[in-house]
Amino acid sequence: MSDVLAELAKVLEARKLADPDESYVASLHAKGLNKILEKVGEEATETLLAAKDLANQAESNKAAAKSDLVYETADLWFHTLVMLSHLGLGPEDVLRELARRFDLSGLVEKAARQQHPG
Ligand SMILES: N=c1c2ncn([C@@H]3O[C@H](COP(=O)(O)OP(=O)(O)OP(=O)(O)O)[C@@H](O)[C@H]3O)c2ncn1[C@@H]1O[C@H](COP(=O)(O)O)[C@@H](O)[C@H]1O
Repeated sequence: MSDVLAELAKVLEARKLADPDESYVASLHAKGLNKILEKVGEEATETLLAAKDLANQAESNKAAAKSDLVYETADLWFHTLVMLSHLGLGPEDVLRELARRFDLSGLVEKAARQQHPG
């Protein structure tokens, strides 16, 4: 797993026991799953707006919009990691699933899913 994701996962685990007044992550856990999901939804919306904005910029003007999209995607990844952590999962679980899909064409995988739904 990427060092950054592994390190962040450790910090997120530790923050489950932290004081909500001193830790943003602990404050999200204290507010509960619905608040965490609300943040994931907000960050997903901000990410897609940033992607559309980047696509609409002239070539000479894309640098700032690229930075914005990276920033929003980091917020989205971060909040999805908090969601996974809240539910007893971590980035290693998602990376394992992505690794399992190596060499599996997305179209072949989709056809297999349609033959065996669920
Ligand atoms: N990577 C992040 C990270 N990315 C984004 N954020 C926070 O996520 C929030 C999202 O931004 P918003 O503008 O939507 O937040 P807001 O308006 O304050 O939030 P709401 O009032 O809407 O809930 C901001 O407060 C950001 O600071 C993060 N907070 C923490 N981390 C990591 O988590 C670690 C633990 O953080 P603490 O728990 O705060 O110590 C940190 O050391 C970082 O490594």
